Amino acid sequence: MDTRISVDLQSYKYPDGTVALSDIRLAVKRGEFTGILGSNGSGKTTLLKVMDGLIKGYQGEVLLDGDNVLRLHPRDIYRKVGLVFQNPDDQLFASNVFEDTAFGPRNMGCAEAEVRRRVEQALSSVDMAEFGAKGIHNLSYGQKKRVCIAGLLAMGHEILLMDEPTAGLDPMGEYRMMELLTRLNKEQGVTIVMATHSVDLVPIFLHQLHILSRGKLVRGGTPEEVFTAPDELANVKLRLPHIAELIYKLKHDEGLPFARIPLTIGEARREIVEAMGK
Ligand SMILES: Nc1ncnc2c1ncn2[C@@H]1O[C@H](COP(=O)(O)OP(=O)(O)OP(=O)(O)O)[C@@H](O)[C@H]1O
Repeated sequence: MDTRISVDLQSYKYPDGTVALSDIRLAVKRGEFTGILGSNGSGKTTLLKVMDGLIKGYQGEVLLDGDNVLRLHPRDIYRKVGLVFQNPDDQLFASNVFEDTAFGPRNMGCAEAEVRRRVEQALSSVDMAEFGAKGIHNLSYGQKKRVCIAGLLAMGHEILLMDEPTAGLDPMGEYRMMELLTRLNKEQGVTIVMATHSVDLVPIFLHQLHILSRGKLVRGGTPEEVFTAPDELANVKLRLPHIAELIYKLKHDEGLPFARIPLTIGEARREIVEAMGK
């Protein structure tokens, strides 16, 4: 897999003197579904904005397909990379769903027939095909989030940077959002980087994880590699997924012979059946 985004950043300080990021080294490979996991204020949004070229003035280098983002024209960044804000009301502005989704392709100079084709395809990708004529202000929060993603897909973005895509959604909405992102990743080959603190969803869906704490990367790897030491996670104000926490307690407090700490219900079931057979 080739690297699409690489970050080698010594530090970034906001104008008021807050050092929001330091010593960040990571690579996002083509086709990966990557998570940036961290507690409130750990620097996730800042890191996404650095990757999208919205934040400049840092010490270090960020490359997009090998080109320094600070030397690229914004148009060349936005052709490939789209950032979905945490709050959809910061992103949506047109009167209805069709018009909002059409804004990007029209701005790119697409002919009206092509705009229609892209909008219909994008809305269908996010299960909002029936909502083209609906007023933005009449959508539910979760529907607004989907329309934000459609707007970027309609521009043909190959890389989506998602800031807390599940924040504010009910449990089923969270799950459906993760399924949508998984589908875009698997079926349409969209590379996704998602900022989150939803530890329970992460191991079910993500390939790679980077843990941020106070602006620094403290751990990285697959969910299995990252979710091993509850104490370390507690130090960065995170925890194991609930199911892993339960098995960890049974193993350590009750001395049950679990070989490993499972991260999903399916894995836990296998471990329990095996442990009971011993
Ligand atoms: N415009 C700004 N000016 C000054 N400091 C800022 C600005 N934006 C963010 N910060 C600070 O930078 C740090 C990282 O903020 P950031 O929003 O990147 O964190 P986050 O991990 O996305 O948080 P959350 O999970 O709460 O959304 C915080 O200490 C925050 O107060």
